[in-house]
Amino acid sequence: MPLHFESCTFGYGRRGRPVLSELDVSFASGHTVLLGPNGAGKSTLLALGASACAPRDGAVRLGRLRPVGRRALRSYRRKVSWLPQQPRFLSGMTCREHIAYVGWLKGMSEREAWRAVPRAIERVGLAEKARDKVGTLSGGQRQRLAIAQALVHDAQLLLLDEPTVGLDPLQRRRFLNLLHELRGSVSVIVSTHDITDLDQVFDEVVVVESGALRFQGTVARFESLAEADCPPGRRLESAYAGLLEAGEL
Ligand SMILES: Nc1ncnc2c1ncn2[C@@H]1O[C@H](COP(=O)(O)OP(=O)(O)OP(=O)(O)O)[C@@H](O)[C@H]1O
Repeated sequence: MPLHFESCTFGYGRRGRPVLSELDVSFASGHTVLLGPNGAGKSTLLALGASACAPRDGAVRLGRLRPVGRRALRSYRRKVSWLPQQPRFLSGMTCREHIAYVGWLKGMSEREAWRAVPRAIERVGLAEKARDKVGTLSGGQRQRLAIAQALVHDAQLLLLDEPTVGLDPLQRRRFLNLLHELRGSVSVIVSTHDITDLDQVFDEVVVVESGALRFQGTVARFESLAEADCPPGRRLESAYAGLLEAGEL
């Protein structure tokens, strides 16, 4: 389901300087990777997309649905799942309780939520920790729990903010496989600084810088920005550096 930001202006606090100014960007259905330097506005964009905050001006739309008004907000949030950069947990709950709880918060019945737990937990390879307390998990295991929560209620759009931070190489690979598996059934927008093997998982690249759109296009078009003599394994990195360095001139 496409996510549209229409002339969105947003700043933190009432008088805070705008982080995004009249930003227009549409994320098509499919898998999109969101790139940009530190402080570019990626997390802010995802938080707006998740309806965790509202633009000062302009509109956010998921398909035709705007998250404005109680009913619309509720149905919007059922369709969108957001994994923030620093997810919070109730550490006294077990993993399975936590996932069921999040499903329930998202509007599932208690029964539905409990039924959805095994599949969500299995998908992130955390089954053996299902009955362990969240407080006993390692950082990477917590990250996987957060991804399981984002998957529990069968959202149509997942907004994942730096989901691979803290994952070991095997779990990172698993995560990319999971994204691959989700192709065709759910749209995904992933904000990341980790640009190796993007081409295997994503359809489109969006780059923001200082709250403005810097690039939008297919992974192949992004890769074509790389220096001509760049070795194949470094092309994405070269394209990214070239794009941002060009803006510094
Ligand atoms: N809660 C907040 N209060 C005030 N300013 C904030 C807040 N969160 C972010 N900002 C500011 O908004 C701007 C964009 O931040 P944001 O976190 O969206 O960037 P980002 O692209 O996700 O960065 P990073 O890659 O470092 O995570 C930055 O200038 C940041 O200082």
